[in-house]
Amino acid sequence: MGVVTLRATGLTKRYGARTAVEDLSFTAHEGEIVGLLGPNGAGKTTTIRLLTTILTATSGEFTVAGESAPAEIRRRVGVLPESAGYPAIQTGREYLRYHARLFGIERSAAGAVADRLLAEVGMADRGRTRISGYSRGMRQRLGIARALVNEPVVLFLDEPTLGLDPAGQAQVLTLVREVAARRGTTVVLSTHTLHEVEEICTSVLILNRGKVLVAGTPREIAESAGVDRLSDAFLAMTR
Ligand SMILES: Nc1ncnc2c1ncn2[C@@H]1O[C@H](COP(=O)(O)OP(=O)(O)OP(=O)(O)O)[C@@H](O)[C@H]1O
Repeated sequence: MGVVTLRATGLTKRYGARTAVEDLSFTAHEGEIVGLLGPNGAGKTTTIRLLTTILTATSGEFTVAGESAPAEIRRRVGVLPESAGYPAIQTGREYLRYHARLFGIERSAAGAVADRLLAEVGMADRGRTRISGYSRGMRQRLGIARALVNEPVVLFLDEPTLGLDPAGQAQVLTLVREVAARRGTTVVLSTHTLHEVEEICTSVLILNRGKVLVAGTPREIAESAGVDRLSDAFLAMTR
């Protein structure tokens, strides 16, 4: 199935008596798109924060590209957080150049990196206009471009299509699929939207109250629940 990029074992996060994520174990490979699916409070955001080293696990461990040290992991992941903020007065290109510089890319090369990323996310023609004029969908695509600045092995997207209109959703999903296919990046995305999981995810973890209820391909999950569609399986499991 290709190279293992992410491996989590028994990952647990507790806040006092509350367990946000409990005993999470899974493996992801190059080019895979893993969907984290679950109702509010299931632990999706906490999982992403753990795997991007923003939070420290109470117990358990994980590796990204075989690395377990947080500084090494940070170099190898990209993340689009749930509600990313943008400097309104910058242009998309300035924003990406700045982040390229933060990752140690030379001043002379940072502009070319920004241009390449803008083209990759379908915004080559808008890079020199201010972010304040961007639609929500464009901001999300800019955020994905920013998350790709360090050529991550694993890209985490927290509800990337939340609040987008159907055209914006389709653009983001197409982009995610292209990033995984073209770059071989592993994508881990959280969502409430079942149809987008069915559409683009190669594997799914259904979480509820911090625990993995079931994991597999969308088809496997539906078949094991004896239903035709993942959405029916999900509703039956989390009801
Ligand atoms: N800093 C915190 N302190 C205490 N409890 C927390 C904290 N962060 C998260 N939790 C709890 O952990 C659980 C999981 O939260 P999390 O935000 O990971 O869920 P989620 O699946 O991302 O939900 P949503 O779909 O609403 O974004 C929830 O019960 C939440 O209240």
